[in-house]
Amino acid sequence: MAISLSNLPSLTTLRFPNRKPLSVHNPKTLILTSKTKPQSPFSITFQNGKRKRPRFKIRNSVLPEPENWVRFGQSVLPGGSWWSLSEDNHVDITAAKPITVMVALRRMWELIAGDRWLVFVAFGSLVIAALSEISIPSVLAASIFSAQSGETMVFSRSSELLVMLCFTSGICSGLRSGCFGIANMILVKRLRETLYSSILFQDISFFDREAVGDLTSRLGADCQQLSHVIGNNVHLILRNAVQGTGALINLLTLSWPLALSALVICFVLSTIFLFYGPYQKRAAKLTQEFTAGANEVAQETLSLMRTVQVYGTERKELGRYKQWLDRLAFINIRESVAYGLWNMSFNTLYRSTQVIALLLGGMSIMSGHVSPEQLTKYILYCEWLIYATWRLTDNLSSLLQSVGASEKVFQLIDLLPSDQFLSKGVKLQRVMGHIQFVNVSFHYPSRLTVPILEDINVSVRANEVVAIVGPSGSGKSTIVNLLLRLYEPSSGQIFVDGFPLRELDIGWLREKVGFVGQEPHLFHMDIKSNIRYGCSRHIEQEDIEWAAKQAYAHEFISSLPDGYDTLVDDNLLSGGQKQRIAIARAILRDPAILILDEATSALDSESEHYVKGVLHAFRNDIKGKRTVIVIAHRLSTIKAADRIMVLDGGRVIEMGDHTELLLKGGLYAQLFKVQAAVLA
Ligand SMILES: Nc1ncnc2c1ncn2[C@@H]1O[C@H](COP(=O)(O)OP(=O)(O)OP(=O)(O)O)[C@@H](O)[C@H]1O
Repeated sequence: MAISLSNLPSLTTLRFPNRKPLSVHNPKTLILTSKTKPQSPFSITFQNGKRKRPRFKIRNSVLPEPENWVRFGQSVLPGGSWWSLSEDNHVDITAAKPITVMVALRRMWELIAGDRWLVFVAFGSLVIAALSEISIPSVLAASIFSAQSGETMVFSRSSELLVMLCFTSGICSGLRSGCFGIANMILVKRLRETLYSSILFQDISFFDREAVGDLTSRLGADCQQLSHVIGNNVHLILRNAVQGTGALINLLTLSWPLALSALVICFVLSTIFLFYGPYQKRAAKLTQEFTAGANEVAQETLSLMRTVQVYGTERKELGRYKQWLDRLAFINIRESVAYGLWNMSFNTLYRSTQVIALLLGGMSIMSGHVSPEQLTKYILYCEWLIYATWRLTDNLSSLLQSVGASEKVFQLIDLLPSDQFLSKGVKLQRVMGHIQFVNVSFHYPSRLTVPILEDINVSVRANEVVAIVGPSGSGKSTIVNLLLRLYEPSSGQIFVDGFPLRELDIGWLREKVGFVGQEPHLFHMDIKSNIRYGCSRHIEQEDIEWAAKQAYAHEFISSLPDGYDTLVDDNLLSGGQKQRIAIARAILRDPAILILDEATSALDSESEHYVKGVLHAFRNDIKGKRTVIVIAHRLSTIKAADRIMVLDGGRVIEMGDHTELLLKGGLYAQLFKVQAAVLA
């Protein structure tokens, strides 16, 4: 949004609180974009050095100042700068591959595959209803003129035909709308299903690139926009095409010179549409992008509401959201004005047809070439033809908008699923839990030039408890990400029980792994479903309670009003409680490899003691021995680990048990000393 400051004297500088002064060259009017929007109070320094509070009003209007009307008038002429959709709108709308209307329609046709009969029934009814409707004016005029001339037989036959046409068009219209409506619903449902499944089966790096708000916008608003294609656009285009053709044939049989005059007007209307259509398509794409941008900001802000309130950034967030709304308004205003102009052209042309018909028709009647009945029919069919042309172009423009919105949706649908989900890997009889990293180096796909892990050579024996420690950002979680195969190493290989990780069936392997992440999130479902989440075997209530007891979560869950049936979401429980539920979830899977990523960081020292107990139990459970990898900042938690791996700058710099590493006096010893001093 641009705001204008009017009637400024010869000012030189504007000063804003907490901002750099802004020099101004135009002393009369200043247009500030939203980025430089002043917040009251601010002052102006005049050329003579005096400072003053401004006496001018801050306008928040899209209309120009009266003195700028001439310039504004020039800019709104065809091809003028006002119509440009690119001002301050730095969005790459060419990212999605453009697709043609035919391609979009073919893709949608494929999506409603099994239910095409509905569309055929709808088309059949459409044609019958349209033909019935287009026959009505002719029969209507015949009835009126037969009544006037006293031809009773013709009148009664015409009236019967009229009644029949009314019923046929009524019934078929109902059938047409119902079938198109259902086909529409099926299309949107399949579109959303297909899009959602395509998104869900992407690599994790895809989610590093794409914003959540953007993706939900594709699933919501864009799919809804596409829903208009079959239910409205195609259906109305066909209906109006049939009616328009019927009207034209009738006009040509009545009088071809009169029909020709109507055709010229239709041609002019279509030519205007040639300019208006693509403009609207581009505007629709920008609207789609900006809506997604606004969604993204709102989603981010609302999900981080605690941070926003604590840091008092509500106004800043509102400003961020408003920037997108301003951009949307910028486009929508132009779109609405263009639509108004388009409507104005139609109405003017439509009225001129009536005038032309009356002039030409009147002269033809006077010269005896045309009867009054023919002229009446002509005027009625002319109206049909022009209206059909207008609605046809209107629906075509709406179809173009929908096709514009479909580009990004189909681009996402066309993404191939990640290799992990495509290839059927090896399933071993049993996972022993022997893990090897051989010469593994890694950088994240989004930061190709920043090496995160370099030349990692580590071997974790089956049933061993290995702790990973190191300064923040040293790559501890990244090692776990690679082991879970969320990312592939840039070079080197990872082996599980001697098999390359790449060759194992990843779904099967992940079933054998229990993972508790740094910030465990709970789903908006009851506690027992949260604990059971992702467990493929049959689970009884006792199993859930057993797992919760092992994770020291049973007590607090039982104290909740509905116990295990309590509906939770991310905000209801403390960080420690959420982690204990996540640990219970991991334990319930009976994993061969258990990975705890800073699982104790959010727990109080009492719970930490319990978790150490869990780790201890895992180590000593002879029947159910498993490999445990723990990342912990509290070194006290991992003192008892079999081995401790110390990472620094993406390299393993030390390896050994607690005592060995203390004796070595390296980074681990330093970290331990610092922590001991802090806790003392
Ligand atoms: N998805 C990602 N895309 C790009 N870079 C990432 C991504 N995740 C982590 N990084 C970067 O990789 C480096 C290592 O991160 P990692 O989370 O593995 O460190 P860490 O040792 O676990 O840190 P902490 O102890 O703070 O959790 C950091 O510089 C981080 O910025």
